[in-house]
Amino acid sequence: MAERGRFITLEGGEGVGKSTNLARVVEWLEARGLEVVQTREPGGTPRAEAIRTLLLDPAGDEPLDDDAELLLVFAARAQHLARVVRPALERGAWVVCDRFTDATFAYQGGGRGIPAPRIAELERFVQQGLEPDLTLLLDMPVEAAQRRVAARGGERDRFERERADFFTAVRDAYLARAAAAPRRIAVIDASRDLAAVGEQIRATLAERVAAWR
Ligand SMILES: Nc1ncnc2c1ncn2[C@@H]1O[C@H](COP(=O)(O)OP(=O)(O)OP(=O)(O)O)[C@@H](O)[C@H]1O
Ligand SMILES: Cc1cn([C@H]2C[C@H](O)[C@@H](COP(=O)(O)O)O2)c(=O)[nH]c1=O
Repeated sequence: MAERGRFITLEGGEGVGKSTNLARVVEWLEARGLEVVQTREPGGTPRAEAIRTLLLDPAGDEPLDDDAELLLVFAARAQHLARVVRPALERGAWVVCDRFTDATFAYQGGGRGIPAPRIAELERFVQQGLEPDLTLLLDMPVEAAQRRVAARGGERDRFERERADFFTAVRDAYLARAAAAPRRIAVIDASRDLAAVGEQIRATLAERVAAWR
């Protein structure tokens, strides 16, 4: 039987550079001969992507209830885990995912104010003990990240339209999780230029991957 693959996630607020750096993480792993599955949450399968559309769509005059939002996030996650993440890990592939459950604790927990024990209950039910082997938390001040989002352009989704204090609460929740799980969550200073951020990510990967072998 193949050795189980590793599960790496990228986390952080809006515009911190997750998508930009995810591609580099994938390249780094593939250059070492690993099979890598690149995916994202919410999403990663057609049905989970349909839930993503529902979550991100700013249109409509019916506000989305916070508990409904939380359950949709976990419904998409259950589908993604069953169809993509678990099968990949079981065949020995490495999974690199743009956001996972730390985002739920940060956005629905920190941002919306849903109590962490309620989120943890769903986490246990849906994940059955599965958690990332390594999480790269890209961290930078909210105002600077917002400037990057503005410079990137395009229409803002339902989350990107939130106010600055929402994103401050999201950032604080992410940092609290990193402080509570320093062996799993590596904080990357995302405020620096791309080369410096890339270098810190590469060094972190090299150190962690060596420790797993
Ligand atoms: N270190 C950096 N320095 C300057 N600009 C950057 C840096 N990293 C990313 N960017 C730019 O900032 C913008 C946001 O980056 P990116 O889309 O990768 O962030 P993200 O975290 O995936 O955002 P979102 O959460 O909104 O999807 C992009 O235009 C990207 O080119
Ligand atoms: C996994 C997850 C995501 N979200 C939010 C966070 C973002 O605003 C969007 C996803 O879009 P992006 O392109 O990755 O920025 O969804 C959330 O609120 N809760 C979650 O668990």
